[in-house]
Amino acid sequence: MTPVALAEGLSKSYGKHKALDGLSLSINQGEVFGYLGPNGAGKTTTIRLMLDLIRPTSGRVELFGKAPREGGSDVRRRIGYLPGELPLAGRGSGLELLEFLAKVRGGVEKATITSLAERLNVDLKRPVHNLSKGNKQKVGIIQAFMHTPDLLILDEPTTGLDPLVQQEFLAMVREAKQNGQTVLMSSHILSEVQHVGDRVAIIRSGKLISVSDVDTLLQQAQRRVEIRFADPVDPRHFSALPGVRDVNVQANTLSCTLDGTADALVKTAAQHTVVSLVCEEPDLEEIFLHAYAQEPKEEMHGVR
Ligand SMILES: Nc1ncnc2c1ncn2[C@@H]1O[C@H](COP(=O)(O)OP(=O)(O)OP(=O)(O)O)[C@@H](O)[C@H]1O
Repeated sequence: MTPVALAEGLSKSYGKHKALDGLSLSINQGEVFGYLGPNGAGKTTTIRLMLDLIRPTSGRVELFGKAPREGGSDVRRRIGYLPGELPLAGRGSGLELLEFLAKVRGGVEKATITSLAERLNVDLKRPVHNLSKGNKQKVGIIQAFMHTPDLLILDEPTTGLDPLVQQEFLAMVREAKQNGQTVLMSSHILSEVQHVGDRVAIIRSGKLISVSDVDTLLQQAQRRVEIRFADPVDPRHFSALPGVRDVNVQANTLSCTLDGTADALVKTAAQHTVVSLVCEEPDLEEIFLHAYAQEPKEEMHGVR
């Protein structure tokens, strides 16, 4: 199947500085693709190149199987774009702005706009230049989603949103996915991508470090396990198991670190009477902080 978005050997230099260096990736229809990296890694540069807002130094981009120039306004209408910095300066109200943009995109029901505004809790009667940063961001999210685009490109979408609104936004991303829409979402907040993303790419200093399946990453992750038995157990039976480390037995409770699947551990535990079992959910944050731990300190700024 033709990827919805494709980059091949994509590079962008500003003078001697390589903002993006030979990026190749493809995003498939219906997936939520998280694009992660610390500040200055090249996320916005990638997005602007994909949208043909800036030109590459080398390499190429395709959206829906076409070079941006070939696609023209047909392709632009199939995209919902939330820029990292949204310039909302006009005297008009949020609703006026959104109705104008709706016309440009071929028409959107007013009820769709107002229902998105209710979900995100933003007053569209107020002039946009008076809105707080968070409320401007909400208007930006509405304009990206309102025409049900085939591809949503969202640059740091949760910036400035309070936690409740962030949850609502993530629900909107999940619904878009269920609807068959494709989402490319940049972030330096790992946990939000973990909850909605299918795959995640990590970029650092303009270079792609990895592209991974979120589920696979989580399966490979380490997690702490605590099992309480009805009777004492021999720690040696557990420390020899594959993927099991740091076994500690206190009274009838065994705790350990588990790498990978829990199968061998669960089967061995099941030979005893298990009173309770707690297995901590790993998160991507831990995995990535582990990966970043190998890097010089300044590379870690902005990763949380
Ligand atoms: N117009 C420009 N002129 C010169 N350098 C630029 C320009 N735009 C971006 N850069 C540089 O390119 C690098 C990548 O920037 P980019 O904005 O793509 O990073 P980012 O990953 O989006 O970071 P952030 O999370 O801070 O938005 C940075 O070092 C930045 O300073």
